[in-house]
This record gives sequence, structure tokens and C-alpha cells, in this order.
Amino acid sequence: MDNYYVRMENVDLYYPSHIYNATTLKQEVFSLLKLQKKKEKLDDVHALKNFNLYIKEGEKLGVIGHNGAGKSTLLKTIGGIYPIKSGQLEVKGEIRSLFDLALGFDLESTGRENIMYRGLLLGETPKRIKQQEQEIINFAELGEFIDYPIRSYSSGMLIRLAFAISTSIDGEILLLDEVIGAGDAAFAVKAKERMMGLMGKAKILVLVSHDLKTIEEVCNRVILLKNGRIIKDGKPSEVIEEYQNSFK
Ligand SMILES: Nc1ncnc2c1ncn2[C@@H]1O[C@H](COP(=O)(O)OP(=O)(O)OP(=O)(O)O)[C@@H](O)[C@H]1O
Repeated sequence: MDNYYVRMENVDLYYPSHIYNATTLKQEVFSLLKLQKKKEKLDDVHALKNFNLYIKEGEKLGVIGHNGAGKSTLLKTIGGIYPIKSGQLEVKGEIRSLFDLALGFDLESTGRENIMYRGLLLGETPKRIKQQEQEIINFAELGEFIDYPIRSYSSGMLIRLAFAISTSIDGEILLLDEVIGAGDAAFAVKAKERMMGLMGKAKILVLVSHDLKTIEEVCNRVILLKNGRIIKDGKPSEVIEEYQNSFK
């Protein structure tokens, strides 16, 4: 048995539609007065269909496919964010998700305080966060702004801080969604280097990206998704080629 793995068997995931099916009072009145047709009921979105996948230790899995194929859904399902409707999902290893980088940020608190909040949210202890604090501040290049409320930051400064915090902690299973190269050109070079280090250390990597060059550079296995299903699984060069052919 592998020390680290992700196993999905016959997994089905639906996004519930009831939120979109709710009608407003205005819509009700208009339809009663026959001024507007009654809203058609929408079906739940079946985003992962009878999905089977085993990712073993050492695998750097790239996930590619057209918009709406189910790539982000897959990542969030592995990350335990969405409950599955049926099937089995088993994860062995500690997960570090790098999507929603700014999750848990409080705009009224300072950068320094936010390092603590976000670090705790990522599962770190206060002591460990304090030890990492200076390195995060240096990496984010925020200088004295670290003691200002983050409401005063530019969007680039916010991204740099979010990125520096999220990438300061490594995980055994790393889930990544298009986060390589955050910030301006100079920062992007630094960010990519840091990301590469993190990806190198992970026991398992799942990388969702439209950047096929990075996928080929980083991954040793790629899956191509279409309508919530895997339609090809194998060597990066072969799977990427099949995907590119689908544009022709
Ligand atoms: N919150 C949601 N509520 C309802 N349907 C959703 C929701 N999020 C995604 N979907 C649907 O689930 C399907 C898969 O979406 P997903 O975001 O996983 O695709 P993706 O492959 O990551 O696409 P992209 O390349 O555009 O980011 C799509 O049909 C999408 O409309």
C-alpha cells in the first residue's frame, strides 16, 4: 500500500440547483399576470460523473480540459470542499490547497495579523507561524506596510502577501489551481521559483492549469477531462497532444 495516495471510485458530484431555481417576488407577480413565462426549473449540475482515479506517491498530475470540463471541481472535491453524492473518496496524506489564496483575510487587520489568521486557517500552530513571519514579510516585500491594515494595500501587494503566506507551509498532497506566477513580472519570477520548490517537495501534486508548457514541465502524468469525465490519461506529451488536436 502506498504511504500517500488519492483514490476515487465511482464518484458522482452534483452542484445543487435550488439556489438558482428560487424565484423573486417580482418574477412571481409577472408570471401570475402572464407578463413573463414561468421560470423553467434548472437541473442540478452533474459535474463529476462516475469518476475513477488513483494518484500514487511521486505522481505530479496535471489536469487539463476545456472550460467547464470539471477541473476545479475535481481539485475541490479532493480537497474535501464539496461533498460527493455517491462513490468513494479516500485521501492518505496531509492536503495543502493553494486556491482561494486570500481566504480568511480580514481587511481591517494588519498584514502581520493576517499572517497569523491565515496561518492558523492553514493548520499551523501560532509558534510555527511566528517563526515563519519574517520570511513571509521579506518574500512579500511589504516593508513597513506589514503593520498597516490590508485595506490600504494595492491589489498586487495583497496578492504578494496571500501568495507568500500560502506557500510558506508545505503539504504532502499539494492541490494547485493556476496560481503560478502571481503579481508583477519581477515577483512572478520569484513566485514561480518558490512554487517549483514547493511542488518538488510534495509527495503528490495535482495541478490544474491552462498553461500547457508548465504542465509539461512539471507533471509526469496528465489527465484530460471532458464533461466531468476523464477522456485520456497518460504521458504528458501524449495527453497534451490529444487536447491540442481537439482545437483543430
Ligand atoms: N458553484 C457552482 N454551481 C453550479 N454549477 C457549477 C458551480 N461551479 C461549477 N459549476 C459547473 O460545473 C461544471 C464544471 O465546472 P468547473 O469549474 O469544475 O470547470 P473547469 O474545468 O475548472 O473550468 P474552467 O477552465 O473554466 O475553470 C460546469 O458545468 C460549471 O458550470
